Amino acid sequence: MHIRKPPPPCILLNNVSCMRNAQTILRNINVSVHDGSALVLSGANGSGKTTFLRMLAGFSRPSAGEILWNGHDITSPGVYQQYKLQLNWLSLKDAIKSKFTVLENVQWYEVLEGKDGKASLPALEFMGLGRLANDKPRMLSMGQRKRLQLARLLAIGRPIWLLDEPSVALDQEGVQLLEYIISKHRKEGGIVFATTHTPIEIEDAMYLRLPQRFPRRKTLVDLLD
Ligand SMILES: Nc1ncnc2c1ncn2[C@@H]1O[C@H](COP(=O)(O)OP(=O)(O)OP(=O)(O)O)[C@@H](O)[C@H]1O
Repeated sequence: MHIRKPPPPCILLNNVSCMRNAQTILRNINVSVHDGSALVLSGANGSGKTTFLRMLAGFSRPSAGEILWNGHDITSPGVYQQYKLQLNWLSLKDAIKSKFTVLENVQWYEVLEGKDGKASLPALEFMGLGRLANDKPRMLSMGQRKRLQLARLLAIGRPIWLLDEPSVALDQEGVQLLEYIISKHRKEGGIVFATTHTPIEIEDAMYLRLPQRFPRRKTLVDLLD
């Protein structure tokens, strides 16, 4: 009888540690993520959530262990050239260009992707920014800027989303839209890594809470208790 092997995880972190500035920020992380999965990272300020995403993006190298994408080490140059084309990174720095209109700020990325730019307006409309498409981004509120970043995710359409605090500044409807697009992306086989301090509803997600790095000192909050 032929027994089918389960597929290897798309992304595997094998005993990964990461140092920054001569300090170990992440220690012995083991995670395996298959197509269609989500991993939600939580933890105190400074616990290493952004560092985790930076490592997945290839901006920081593991100081020990390995990160495998479909079985290949992402730090090997030939692999990284392919791997980075799978990634869509949403960070707190929104990379919105003030000289471009709202629409151009999405289209620019879509065209860089080799696409015709036609997905940008529908993506903005979906995120509730259609009527602001021809305005300059200085007209946008913080939450609207975050919606613009999410419209980029939709228009570019890469499979692995690295989302650093995607719900920050979003109103309730914005969070629902975020949850919806994450769910849709996963149904299409995409992978989502998201850091958060606030609950986001992601069905069947894996959760990883990073430990506090230093013994916690008393803060004003403790003194008020
Ligand atoms: N550019 C840097 N160089 C060296 N160390 C850094 C750098 N940026 C951050 N760190 C350190 O790395 C540690 C983890 O930071 P990181 O930004 O990953 O935490 P985080 O969990 O995302 O925090 P937050 O919840 O505040 O966003 C912190 O102790 C921080 O001081």
